[in-house]
Amino acid sequence: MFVYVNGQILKKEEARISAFDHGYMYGLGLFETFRVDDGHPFLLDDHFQRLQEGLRTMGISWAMNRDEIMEILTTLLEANGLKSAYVRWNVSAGPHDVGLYTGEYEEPTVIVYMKPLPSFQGITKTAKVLDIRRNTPEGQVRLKSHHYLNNVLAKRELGEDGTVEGIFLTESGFVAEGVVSNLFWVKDEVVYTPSVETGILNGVTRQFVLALLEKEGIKWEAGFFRPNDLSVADEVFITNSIQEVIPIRSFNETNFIGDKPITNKLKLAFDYYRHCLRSRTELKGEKR
Ligand SMILES: C=C(O[C@@H]1C=C(C(=O)O)C=C[C@H]1N)C(=O)O
Ligand SMILES: Cc1ncc(COP(=O)(O)O)c(C=O)c1O
Repeated sequence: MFVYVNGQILKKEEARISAFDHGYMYGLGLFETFRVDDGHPFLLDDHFQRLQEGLRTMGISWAMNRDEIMEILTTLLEANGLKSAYVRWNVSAGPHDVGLYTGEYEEPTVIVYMKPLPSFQGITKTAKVLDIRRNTPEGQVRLKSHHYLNNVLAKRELGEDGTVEGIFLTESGFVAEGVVSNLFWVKDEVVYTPSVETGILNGVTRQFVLALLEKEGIKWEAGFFRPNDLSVADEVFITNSIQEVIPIRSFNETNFIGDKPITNKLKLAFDYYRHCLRSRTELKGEKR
């Protein structure tokens, strides 16, 4: 497997970063995980917009245009003999002296990881509420940062089984998000999802789903909800950039055995758009 590190394509065994990288020393790093299907990186502009906003919060200067990004992706796909891939694009603060630094980081470390993209065709999962609670974001909003211990502890609580997703509650007992996903459910043809004010990551897929619902004229509501609201749902699904829309067949003790018209409609929309869209705003101009 090959990785991109600051302008070079290297065998994974040869990839190195500085021991003084503040991404390592102080957690000052961000990443985006997205899929490439037959060479097309889905919602690339949305991912890089979120990345740029987060980098500004962290005081890390980094800019790359779409052509440069595409060139790296194309070269790395070719090096790895892949047409479709699971991509992790990582930008960290880069090396600096020991001690907290308040200036702008000007020499970030950029690493692009790639691995084969699994198929999620026909996959459903179960979901259960975790004992561990969602921590609060470190700043104003939750960043997709190197600060992932809360998720790792949640994953350890769940164990290896990849067919079950753990659902975090906030300290006050409101439904928040999955270990690596956002959460949605449907009741009486209205789609519900926890508000970003619960402290969740505002997933690129979550935002795309909300844009699709708008386009289809399906009502949705984001807010503060309790686990019991999910127990009476007609459909439940989780989302992330790799797995996209995954139907949930049971939540705690409740099985969802009925039809899943809205989940299915969304899955079909992903099948349709995954090879073409660069951003959710492009959706507005699209005809289906
Ligand atoms: C935590 C990561 O990113 C999330 C993980 C997945 C996945 O493994 O399915 C999908 C989307 C990401 N938001 C990661 O390590 O890549
Ligand atoms: C905690 C958490 N919530 C939500 C998501 C989904 O985000 P996205 O749709 O941007 O992949 C992820 C993916 O990493 C995550 O880790």
